[in-house]
Amino acid sequence: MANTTYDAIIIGSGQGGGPIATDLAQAGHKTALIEREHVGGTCVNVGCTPTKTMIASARAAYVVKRAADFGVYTGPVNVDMRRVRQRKRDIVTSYRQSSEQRTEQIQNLDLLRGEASFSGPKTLTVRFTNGETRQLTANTIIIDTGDSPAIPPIDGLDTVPYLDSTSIMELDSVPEHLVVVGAGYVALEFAQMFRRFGSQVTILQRGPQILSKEDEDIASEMAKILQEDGITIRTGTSPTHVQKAAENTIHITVKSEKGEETLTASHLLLATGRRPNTRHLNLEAAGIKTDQKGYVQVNERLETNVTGVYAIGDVKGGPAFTHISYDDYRILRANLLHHGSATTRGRLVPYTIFTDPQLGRVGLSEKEAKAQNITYRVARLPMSSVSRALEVDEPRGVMKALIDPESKQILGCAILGIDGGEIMSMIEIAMMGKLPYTALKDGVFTHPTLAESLNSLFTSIE
Ligand SMILES: Cc1cc2nc3c(=O)[nH]c(=O)nc-3n(C[C@H](O)[C@H](O)[C@H](O)COP(=O)(O)OP(=O)(O)OC[C@H]3O[C@@H](n4cnc5c(N)ncnc54)[C@H](O)[C@@H]3O)c2cc1C
Ligand SMILES: NC(=O)c1ccc[n+]([C@@H]2O[C@H](COP(=O)([O-])OP(=O)(O)OC[C@H]3O[C@@H](n4cnc5c(N)ncnc54)[C@H](O)[C@@H]3O)[C@@H](O)[C@H]2O)c1
Repeated sequence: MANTTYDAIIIGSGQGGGPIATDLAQAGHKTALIEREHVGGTCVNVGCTPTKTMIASARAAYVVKRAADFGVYTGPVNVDMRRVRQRKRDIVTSYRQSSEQRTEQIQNLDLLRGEASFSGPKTLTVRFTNGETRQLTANTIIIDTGDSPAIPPIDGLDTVPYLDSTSIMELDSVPEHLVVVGAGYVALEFAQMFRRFGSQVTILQRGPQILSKEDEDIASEMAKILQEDGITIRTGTSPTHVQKAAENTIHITVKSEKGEETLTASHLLLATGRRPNTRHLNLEAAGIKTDQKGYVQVNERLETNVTGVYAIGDVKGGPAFTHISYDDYRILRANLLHHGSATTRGRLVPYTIFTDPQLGRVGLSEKEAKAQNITYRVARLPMSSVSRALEVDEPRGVMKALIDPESKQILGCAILGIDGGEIMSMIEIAMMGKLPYTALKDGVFTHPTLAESLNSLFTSIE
């Protein structure tokens, strides 16, 4: 088998892998980037880009249906899933191609289309898409292989045509009744999207609340919004058995404290989390340690237990967000190319759930503050008190922020409201600058923007 020696090899062209491969190559290192499927990884191909593109179509349907609320009258609203899907495919293809073209033009960088697995601590075997194999060696190896949908152990699952977050975006018609298992990010974004396209939607959540990691008041406000949109939410409910019934019909037996019953669905979406793409990597051959779930273990410098081997993004256990994988890239760039000592320590992990309204979150939740015995005060403002939200008739949701009473700094926030991700980011900037909340309480912001609501949010503490 041919053997090629590189200075650095990156496995996976995700949100961190592509940029670090580019920077290493541009700094003169002979670099290989190995990708078994599409350049750009999950975010571009089956994650953020396609979902947010389809959410935009769903929002268009919602706004048109609500036109009469604004005194505007239209005819019947029809959703053409083939057109929705084509718009999604076009945007994904254009992002993917520009990423591919950029990568192919970089000097010192070989983009190898195949699947990598370790054959020793610093040696990889690549199986190319045409079946050929090649051995590669490098002193620096970076694992950025991401994760994939996890399939829960439900009896009968192998006999029904279930969907995951990738295959649901390829549907060419609107499901009649979509049953969604799980109530996290993927579940809520798709549940609302398909409700707006016209499906009947039922969410099954085994725990007592949707968004189990969030504060109970925020999760129940989100549940209220989704229920207003016509989505059925069944908490404390788990599917135990599924069975194909007539054509396009799936029987789902569920268990709750009320006992067992059978639901009839046309489509079943499994949105129960993800599992790391480490199964094909043969990490044992390199002695690289993983945790019990198979995620690669790293320290705060993103180093594995094998010197010179790093892991970034979702495959190291996340947090599973594009901007975190990208920040992992910044850490490796600083340490590998600029003699830095960057770490993950103390970094803020913001995120936004792109339901409508969005939930933007950063820093401590009230649940976490209580668990860690941290003293805090709460600022709270219903979106129905925000002029801008009322004027555009989007007054659903609530803003909540936690304050340190000593330093007056902001500890965290949950903004469930129109453009919640953007308002959360404004608060995040204040946290980055260690501003006291009073700077936002008394800051002069344009009227009537959403930003000016920060005056009222932080006044509510006093
Ligand atoms: C439906 C959905 C919506 C999402 N929406 C958002 C969002 O709005 N905002 C957000 O921040 N995050 C979102 N995420 C999460 C985000 O997509 C991921 O956190 C991010 O893409 C992780 O990037 P990564 O660098 O870890 O690797 P990935 O982007 O997962 O890339 C890994 C790459 O490695 C390749 N690979 C795997 N194994 C091998 C191998 N053995 N050899 C060669 N190549 C291999 C894969 O083909 C893949 O291309 C979403 C995820 C999903 C599923
Ligand atoms: N907007 C965003 O940033 C965005 C959007 C989508 C996905 N993501 C990322 O992708 C990751 C995966 O999303 P997700 O929604 O699949 O995972 P998640 O961890 O957010 O939610 C998983 C859900 O499945 C339930 N569940 C788990 N196992 C189950 C089982 N065996 N039976 C029944 N229910 C079960 C959990 O209670 C939970 O409600 C997220 O952690 C997030 O980081 C981010």
